[in-house]
Amino acid sequence: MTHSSSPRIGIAGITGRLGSLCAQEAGPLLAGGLSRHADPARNIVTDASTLAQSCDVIIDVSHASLVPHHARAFAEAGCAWVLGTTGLDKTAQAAVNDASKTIAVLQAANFSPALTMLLALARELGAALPDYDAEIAETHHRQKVDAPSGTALAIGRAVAAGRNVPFDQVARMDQNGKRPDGAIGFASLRGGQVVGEHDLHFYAADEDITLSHRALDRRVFARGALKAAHWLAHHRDAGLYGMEDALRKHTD
Ligand SMILES: NC(=O)C1=CN([C@@H]2O[C@H](COP(=O)(O)OP(=O)(O)OC[C@H]3O[C@@H](n4cnc5c(N)ncnc54)[C@H](OP(=O)(O)O)[C@@H]3O)[C@@H](O)[C@H]2O)C=CC1
Ligand SMILES: O=C(O)C1=N[C@H](C(=O)O)C[C@H](O)C1
Repeated sequence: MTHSSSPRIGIAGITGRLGSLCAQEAGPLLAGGLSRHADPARNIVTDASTLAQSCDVIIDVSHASLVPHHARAFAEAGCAWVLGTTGLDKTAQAAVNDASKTIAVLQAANFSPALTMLLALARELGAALPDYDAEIAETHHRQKVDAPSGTALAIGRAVAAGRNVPFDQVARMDQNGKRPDGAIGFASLRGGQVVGEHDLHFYAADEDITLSHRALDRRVFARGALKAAHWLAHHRDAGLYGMEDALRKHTD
């Protein structure tokens, strides 16, 4: 458990599109960063344990392949972990869950406040419209490596939770073949510099409804990540938290 009003913040993936914005938002609280290329002048190191030892909390917006290693390094150092990286496989997610038994971990596929609210609405509509076909469409910039986006998957999980059904049994990533009753479908587009668009559709024979979110500026994620880091670094016990926790309680 950490107690600090001025936490020392590290950024894993500090050279990336989001990591560089997080570093700007952190300002004087930035303690250093993690990259495959060291830069001593900016306190950028290549070793996760070294960074963790000099930080109270690390914002991780790097690459899914690094997650199991980060989980061990941050847990050993007792450093809180804000994890925004998406595209995790089951092994990586298990490593996150394990680390959260030792340190405070806030995992969020999307740090936007409005998108976090959309997840609650998705759950509510999923429960209220159990017979409607749920389809999730997402569009991102051409550099994105994972599909569907982590946010699309989180929206799908929220709908499944509202319906009280196991997500893995109802999720349909493939566009081929008929959609079975109760399916939650996914579709992805990639192109240009689209920051992040998500639409959740519920279709019936005689009506449909859509929840839409557009991220217009990547800074919305960076600001959210900093909010999460402050919330987590202040006084959180070991455990696995979500963005909704940081937003609900950010005034306490
Ligand atoms: N939770 C949220 O709100 C958001 C989450 N994201 C997620 O954050 C992650 C990063 O996104 P983004 O900043 O756009 O990505 P970038 O590719 O721009 O940045 C990722 C950084 O990770 C480092 N890296 C380490 N290992 C690898 C590897 N094997 N392959 C590629 N990069 C590697 C690279 O730095 P170096 O070369 O210096 O090692 C790179 O700059 C993604 O998973 C994305 O989905 C993105 C936006 C919002
Ligand atoms: O890679 C991105 O850019 C984004 N990734 C996150 C995701 O996979 O959901 C969040 C946001 O949509 C931008």
